[in-house]
Amino acid sequence: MATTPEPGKVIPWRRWAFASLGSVLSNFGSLWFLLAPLLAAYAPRRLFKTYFDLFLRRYARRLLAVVDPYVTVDVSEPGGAASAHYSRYGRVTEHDSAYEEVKAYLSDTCAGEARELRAEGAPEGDGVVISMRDGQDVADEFGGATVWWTSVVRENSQGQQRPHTRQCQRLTFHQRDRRLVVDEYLPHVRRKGREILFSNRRRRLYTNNKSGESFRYDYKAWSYIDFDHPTTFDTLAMDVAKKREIIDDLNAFRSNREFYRRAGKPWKRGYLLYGPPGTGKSTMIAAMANYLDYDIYDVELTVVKDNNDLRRLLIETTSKSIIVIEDIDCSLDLTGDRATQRRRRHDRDNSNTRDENSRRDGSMVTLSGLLNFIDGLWSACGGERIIVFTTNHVERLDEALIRRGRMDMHIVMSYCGFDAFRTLAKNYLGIDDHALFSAVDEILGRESITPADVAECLMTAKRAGSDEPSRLLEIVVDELKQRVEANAKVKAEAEAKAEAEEEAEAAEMDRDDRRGEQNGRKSPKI
Ligand SMILES: Nc1ncnc2c1ncn2[C@@H]1O[C@H](COP(=O)(O)OP(=O)(O)OP(=O)(O)O)[C@@H](O)[C@H]1O
Ligand SMILES: [Mg+2]
Repeated sequence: MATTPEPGKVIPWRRWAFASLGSVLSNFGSLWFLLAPLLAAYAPRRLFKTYFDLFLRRYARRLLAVVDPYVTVDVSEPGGAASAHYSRYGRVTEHDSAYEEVKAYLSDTCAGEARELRAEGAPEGDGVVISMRDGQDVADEFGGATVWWTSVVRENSQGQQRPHTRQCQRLTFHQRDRRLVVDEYLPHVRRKGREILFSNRRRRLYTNNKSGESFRYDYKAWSYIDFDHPTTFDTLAMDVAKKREIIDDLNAFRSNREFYRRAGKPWKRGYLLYGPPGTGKSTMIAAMANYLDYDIYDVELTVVKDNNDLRRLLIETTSKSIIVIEDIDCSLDLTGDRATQRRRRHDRDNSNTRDENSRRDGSMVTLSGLLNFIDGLWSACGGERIIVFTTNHVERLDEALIRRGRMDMHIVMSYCGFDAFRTLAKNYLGIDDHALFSAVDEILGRESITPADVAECLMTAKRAGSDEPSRLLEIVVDELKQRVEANAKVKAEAEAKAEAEEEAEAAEMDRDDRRGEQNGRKSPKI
């Protein structure tokens, strides 16, 4: 019954509010009475579920935590409706690559324990990826904690007409290891997984596209092909101690991630490879890429429009890569052939800025742009990168470009020595040692022959089709002698030509200077 305040009597507002509510409810009381059975008939499951979700589960969890202190985290295959879900205590945010990384980690680290496996074709190449079959579980140790991985299939039917299944890797661990697992173990798993995925994929050789076409909607800064160069450090012909030094340097670079971070240095290293043509500079880059499992970005500076484009190119490189600028002296207009170099030196006398001099027809990349490319922006790119310059004329390069810190290691690739010959003889003829090696050693000690020339001689011997090592090496010795003669002839001719050009150039410059002086004398003084 509704309560109305007696006239003239002031009632406390709270009592009045309750009384009013009571009156409203009592008016609707009969309606509730009718609705209740209907609700009970049609929505018991929903009511129960809501109730269960809101209250029971919360208490059940608390109860469960006392008897079962284990936590599970699911890392699901991407592509499902839900991008994140709870699993008992663990909340998993789905990341596109996380599932693949975890799977790669498990296939490499733990699958050895599992008895029932599944093989799938690798995304690239002919290999297969081995993973655990559903329901299989393996244990893993990390920082004194034991964790378990299980491969499960989750059915995801919520809000979808057709239920669909998703594979997921379920991680179970003790509640007390929660911080360790979340902060250290899972990042470790992803990092390792990424490394495994990376090493399973084919190496790539990228080349930069002409930057003038960047207006096109489908423009890509880099194009790539699979990098399938067979050279390794085993087949690279050079002095054994020098080779060891380079390999040690690469190992130190690769394994010193933490050192670079602590020292506040960008994780990069520069190598300058210099030496005459055919001494293996490009071959060395291939050996480095194969050794480190890195991609190669071969920068063709002449098609880079300007410094901005150069910077953009760098941003688009990935970590674990070798960025190569071959024949840097020719690319950067620090040199050319001798005659043009003279002309440029002459031009330089009339112009003062270093940048002006570094410009090249068609490309506005300057030396300072390149220096920024190496250390300025480079530092912000993090990642594990190596930069390699090659040149035939180290003396022509600007000091700033090759100073330590930019080009950390200067490697001279020189003429073929005896160590290098042994490697080549093994590569091409399968011969480790022979009495005739001393004859070859004698020629190599006396003459400057490039490994490329020696390789050609060995190919000629190989083509002779003999299986007899003595016969093969006799051919090699003959070939080397002929090559020495041919090289001497070519060298003499080239020197004579260069001298003639130099003289002609000097005469022309003298004429220019004299003409300039005369013009200067004629021009009136202001
Ligand atoms: N050190 C080496 N070890 C193995 N093979 C070599 C070596 N040097 C040269 N060769 C052989 O000679 C060929 C040419 O070598 P490469 O292209 O590496 O020389 P380069 O120093 O880069 O020459 P350039 O200065 O003209 O670019 C290679 O394909 C390889 O077969
Ligand atoms: Mg080369």
